[in-house]
Amino acid sequence: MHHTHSATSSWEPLQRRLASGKVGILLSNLGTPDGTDYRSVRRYLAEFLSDTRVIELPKLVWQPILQGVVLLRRPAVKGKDYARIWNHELDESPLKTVTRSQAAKLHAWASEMFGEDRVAVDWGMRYGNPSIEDAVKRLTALGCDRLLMFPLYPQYSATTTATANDKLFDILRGMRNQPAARVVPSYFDEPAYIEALARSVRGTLAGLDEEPEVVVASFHGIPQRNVALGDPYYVQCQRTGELLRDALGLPATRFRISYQSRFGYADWLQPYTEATMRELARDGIRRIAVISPGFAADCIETIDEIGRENAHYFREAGGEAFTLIPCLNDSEDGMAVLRDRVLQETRGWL
Ligand SMILES: C=CC1=C(C)c2cc3[nH]c(cc4nc(cc5[nH]c(cc1n2)c(C)c5CCC(=O)O)C(CCC(=O)O)=C4C)c(C)c3C=C
Ligand SMILES: [Fe+2]
Ligand SMILES: [Fe+2]
Repeated sequence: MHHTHSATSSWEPLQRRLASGKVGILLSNLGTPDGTDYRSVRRYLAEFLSDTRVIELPKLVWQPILQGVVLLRRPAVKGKDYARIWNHELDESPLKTVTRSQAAKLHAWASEMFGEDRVAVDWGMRYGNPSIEDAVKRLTALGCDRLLMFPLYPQYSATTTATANDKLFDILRGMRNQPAARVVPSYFDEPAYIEALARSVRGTLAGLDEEPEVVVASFHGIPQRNVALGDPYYVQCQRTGELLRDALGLPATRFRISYQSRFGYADWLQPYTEATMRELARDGIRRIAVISPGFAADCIETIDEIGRENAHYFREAGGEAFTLIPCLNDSEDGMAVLRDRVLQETRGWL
């Protein structure tokens, strides 16, 4: 039999690949170093802090500072902190372990719910590994022609949510046959999220001998300037805090909102968590519990910065009992929040 060596006939196998309608769900979090050694942490910080969505200074001003003082000292200091929280069993940072498990559990549920052939789930980090790009490649290779990008940040910030979405669309820019794409919006006031947080607080407090006098909700800070320029992050954090306080039925005197992880010398969102710890203790508060509603997964900022550093500030100023409330992570309540978002945002697709 003779082959017709025309271009169109060799296209046939390609042309037969019609739209599948298979949906790929892509969970994305911030990212974390591959190891606790100087070079690994340096590589991670260099990528993260070179992102102009994160540090909004002209390159010519910021890069010399970053390549100089910041990347000279910080990788060693932070490497020690990462070593304290490291998952030695899997030799990786907890943020990876939790995100992988969230993806696996979501996959099990989605396959059951919609059918194995209709949906795939993967995960990718904005900085470092595994990358968003590899996740997109795997999902499209599986036949997904629709992508649901799910940045795991309950409160929107350009420094986190927008840069994750930028990365996705940069990757799509390089593809001839792009999947259709949707992005999960921030979910700072979603009832399922607020209820999950409230249950998590109640659950932790139920296991304590004495109830804390004050519950503190600590969010990751951003520069005040970003808010002045239009970032909705602050109002979304404040709203989450108020809704959580209402859900817990706590009076204003027993609930505080604060902002952690200040980086650099500019004014960041206030009150600072560190100052709040000292102030509460000085005011005679002896027992507190701290929750970090802005983190979908425990990481260096919650386990080490809140659970160790800020616990120390509280005790140093006279506090006695400090309770760290874990993030929602891959808990049943945490997964209920993710499932609720996926159900809502895949409407018309699944
Ligand atoms: C949850 C929301 C987050 C916002 C908003 C955010 C803004 C922001 N962060 C930095 C600088 C650093 N953040 C670091 C770690 C880190 N940050 C978030 C989340 C938000 N950041 C997470 C989940 C993590 C943990 C990563 C992990 O590996 O566990 C770090 C690295 C650690 C360190 O060196 O302190 C830096 C640096 C800025 C500048 C910023 C807004 C402008
Ligand atoms: Fe951060
Ligand atoms: Fe920090």
